[in-house]
Amino acid sequence: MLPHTSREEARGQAREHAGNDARETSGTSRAYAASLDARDPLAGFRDRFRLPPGVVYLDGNSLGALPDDVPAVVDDVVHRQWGTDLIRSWNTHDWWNAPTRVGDAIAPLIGAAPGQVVCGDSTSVHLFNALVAALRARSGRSVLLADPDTFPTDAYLADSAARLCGAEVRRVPAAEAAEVLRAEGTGVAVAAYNHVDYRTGELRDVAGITAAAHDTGALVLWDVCHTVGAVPVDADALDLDFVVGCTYKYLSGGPGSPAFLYVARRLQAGFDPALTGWHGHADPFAMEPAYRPADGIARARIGTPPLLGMLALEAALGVFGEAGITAVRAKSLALTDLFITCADELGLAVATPRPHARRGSQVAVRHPEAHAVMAALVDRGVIGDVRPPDILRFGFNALYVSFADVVAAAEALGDVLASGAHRDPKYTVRNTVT
Ligand SMILES: Cc1ncc(COP(=O)(O)O)c(C=O)c1O
Ligand SMILES: Nc1c(O)cccc1C(=O)C[C@H](N)C(=O)O
Repeated sequence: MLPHTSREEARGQAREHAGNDARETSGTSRAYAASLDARDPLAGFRDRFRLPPGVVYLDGNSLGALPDDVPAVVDDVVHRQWGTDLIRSWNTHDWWNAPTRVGDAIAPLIGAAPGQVVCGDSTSVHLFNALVAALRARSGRSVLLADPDTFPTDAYLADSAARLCGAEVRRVPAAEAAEVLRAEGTGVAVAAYNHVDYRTGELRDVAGITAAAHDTGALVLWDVCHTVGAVPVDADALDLDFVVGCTYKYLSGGPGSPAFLYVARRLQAGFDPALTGWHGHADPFAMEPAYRPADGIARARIGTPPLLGMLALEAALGVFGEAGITAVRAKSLALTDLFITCADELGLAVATPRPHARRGSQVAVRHPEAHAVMAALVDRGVIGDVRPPDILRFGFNALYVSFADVVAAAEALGDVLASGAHRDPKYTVRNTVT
């Protein structure tokens, strides 16, 4: 099919090709989407989020939509807990234990038993801390195996952690990591990979890479920013060592909401991170002159946590716990299947792998004028984003994206491309940061 055919033209071609009326069987009609929505067991969760009318929101993989439970909690935290109860809230509202309490609320979403997840700080900070802890835990080894396609902050921090610890970063694509780990023998200290490629949406083989690393005695660190809340992460079952993730994407914790770190229980006693802040001390209010680590996951705490964000996140998590990750994953795959079918009909180059086992919860489409196309789409109320050099990203949060949204987004994309609306000069000048 030609690259920029309109959606109706593309459908016509598909019908001719199939030799029948494919409108229903092609499964991309509005009626078909409505029938899927009518049968969707998660459909009721959409009302638990506040989305502006007329918007199809496909950027929840960057900033999740606002859960309905959050504003009242934030109001209470600001006016009562902070405004009235003041410093007493560290005790009366148990602010002090929020990092481990919220960590335990995140734990089931990554397949972790309680006592192994701490919340607070950013993904970047936890990544750095855990990478240094991993390199120190394998100090006889000198290689930090890293993902060449990783999100930039992971790459920058891997370089810095390696420099600090006298290690060398070796960048090996995820598809080759298991083989390289086996070939390297005992050289690798830690393998640090993203669960999903943030550009293409490719899902990595966590079990295979982790097993290969463990066979040689290396540790693993998985960045699950693009999967937590959308794809199951089996931290305990797969024997993962460290897991970091953010909470402002699929978990809808809010802009800048704190990240989390999982440290497997068996590694906690030896956890020796770069940043040994006073909240991770065994007895913080003894104000001792020297650092003495707390027991358990509390030693992964650093400094004063961002409580407004953390308590907003805590309120947001309820809805994810109720829905259950298995149902979320099933719907997410159905949504991305449908969008891929639509993109195929439009003749677009889909960069996201098609097998379910290799796909996260986003669909990436390549287009040479990606930025302008997305700007025109956003003006039509369909919000996704772009990543260089040519990727249009569409993220699907199963709790608030409907099948009707998928078809509406594809129709808008088809209209933009067929009309050439993206060539309007107002779209060709790049003036946004995200
Ligand atoms: C895979 C990945 N890691 C890390 C980050 C960001 O980390 P931070 O929240 O510290 O900016 C992102 C997104 O911003 C990401 O997609
Ligand atoms: N973390 C972000 C930010 O601080 C500003 C704007 C966007 C983001 C994102 O989350 C980007 C996202 N991680 C990505 O995959 O590109």
